[in-house]
Amino acid sequence: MERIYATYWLETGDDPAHAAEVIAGEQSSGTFVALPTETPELKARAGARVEHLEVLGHSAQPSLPTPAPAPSGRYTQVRLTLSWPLANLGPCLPTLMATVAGNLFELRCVTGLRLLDLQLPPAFAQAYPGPAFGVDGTRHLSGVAHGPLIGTIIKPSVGLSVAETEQQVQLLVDGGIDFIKDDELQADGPACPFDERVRAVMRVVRQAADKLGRQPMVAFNLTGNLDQMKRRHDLVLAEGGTCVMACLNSIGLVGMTELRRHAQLPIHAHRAGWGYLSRSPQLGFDYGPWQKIWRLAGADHLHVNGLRNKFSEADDSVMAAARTVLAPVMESAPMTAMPVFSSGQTGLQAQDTFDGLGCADLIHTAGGGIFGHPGGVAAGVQSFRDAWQAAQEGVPLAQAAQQSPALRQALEFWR
Ligand SMILES: O=C(O)[C@H](O)COP(=O)(O)O
Ligand SMILES: [Mg+2]
Repeated sequence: MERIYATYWLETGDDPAHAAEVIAGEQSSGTFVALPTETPELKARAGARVEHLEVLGHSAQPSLPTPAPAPSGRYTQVRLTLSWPLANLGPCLPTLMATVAGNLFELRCVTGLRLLDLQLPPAFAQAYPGPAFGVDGTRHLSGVAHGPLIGTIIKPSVGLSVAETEQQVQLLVDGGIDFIKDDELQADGPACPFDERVRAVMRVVRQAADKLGRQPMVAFNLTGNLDQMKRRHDLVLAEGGTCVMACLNSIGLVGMTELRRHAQLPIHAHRAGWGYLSRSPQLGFDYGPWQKIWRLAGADHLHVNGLRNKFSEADDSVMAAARTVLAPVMESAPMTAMPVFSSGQTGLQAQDTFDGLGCADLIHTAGGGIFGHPGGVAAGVQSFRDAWQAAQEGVPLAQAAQQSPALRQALEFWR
């Protein structure tokens, strides 16, 4: 029988084996009391199973607030793997969430719980299409055959009118940008309506494509309700656009799945809100299992933060996240997506990003890092590109800067 496997870091003030059984019971056939209808046969068929339990350590304090402190005053941390029969839920992502990441976080016997890994049976890859474009499709549509897509987020994120946005895009394409995205805060506000913005930006982008022989990719943030997203996607497509963007935590799994089924363009997936799912190490998700779910649902590009970012995440965690996006979802279905490095990026992180990932199948976006370059927008793009060229050729930045005034200025400015 096919099964779903989830591995957790668990902390409990209870006997860990008992806590594991309580979690397995609550997340499958059990409840707080034994029921005559939960027969041994039913439990064997539908119950979640404790596959592995390994004690990692102990502490005197609970990680999370608890109304029921351990009488022993001792909390145990374990690595726990549970499994469920696929037959409980079928290959359904929303119910998978309720199963592996549902009520268990708030169980009384749990004082810390984090989902570390998720292994799914092939039925999920048959039920969900995964990314339609991924790395190859994105390279094809953007005309960037090798190296990273040099990208940006239009800044200021909000507050620019349609005409002002259009001017910024003109500067970016004149500077030779590969990829532009709306900020997650910019979707369809009355100050910069989606439809008008798309029409204005695409006028500029189509002209640039005629000149360049390749069309810079623009990810328009179509986040909204289902019918709005579909209609906005169709407008981008009709205008000759090559990408749409959505905020995953805002649209939810159903929004993403339905968008993917409708879409004929790559879906750029922004992870705004990731902090509330992950920032406490004793609660929530690791990025590996989380991104897997969104790739199955159809994300082509996934944000992974950036090295030396403006957020709180450490560099090794950022790199581990990026690697998971390029790793197969499962052996029979790679569903490779493209990691998007973003947040406080300037070009000075190019070398370490390239070395850390071991390839350049990525989108690297700098918002403030391009719009804030002292030489202007085009110089911002140039310095970012030159930093990447140096990284790929193994030339130290300071040496590359001797040939590139824009990079020299960036090095002096961002140091
Ligand atoms: O949406 C994003 O990726 C962020 O707004 C990054 O912006 P920054 O490059 O200015 O930090
Ligand atoms: Mg942003």
